[in-house]
Amino acid sequence: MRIAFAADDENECVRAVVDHLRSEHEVVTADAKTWTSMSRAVAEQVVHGDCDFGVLMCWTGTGTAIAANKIPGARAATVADAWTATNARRWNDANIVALSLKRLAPDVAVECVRAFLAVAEPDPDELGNINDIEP
Ligand SMILES: O=C(CO)[C@H](O)[C@H](O)COP(=O)(O)O
Repeated sequence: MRIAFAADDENECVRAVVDHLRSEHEVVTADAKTWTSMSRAVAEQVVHGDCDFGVLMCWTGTGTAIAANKIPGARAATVADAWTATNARRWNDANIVALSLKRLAPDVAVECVRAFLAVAEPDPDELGNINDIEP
């Protein structure tokens, strides 16, 4: 798949995620200077259909998700474990996964990304009425 990626810092966790993504996907890295602008760039690539999914990393994983979710059509979920990542896709139709680059062990961050991207389609019976809520 084609994955939009951005991180606002560099460390072992970020490198592990990038290495994993590059081993299995085409990675489009957002060229942006701040965590807000990179979040917008990744969200727009996903919403416009240039990329299948987005992966965002910031210190906490929350600011970048909040910023991405300001772009209509972006559904960014902050996750810290594979179960939540899987179900963010399955139950919430998330199209961007956001991770803390400070608090996740590199192998856990990779597990989260792998789990998120492994769910091809959300479960229609589990989506509830999430898409009924308009901004
Ligand atoms: O976690 C974050 C946002 O939720 C940022 O990564 C953290 O706040 C650092 O940002 P900056 O480098 O702009 O100070």
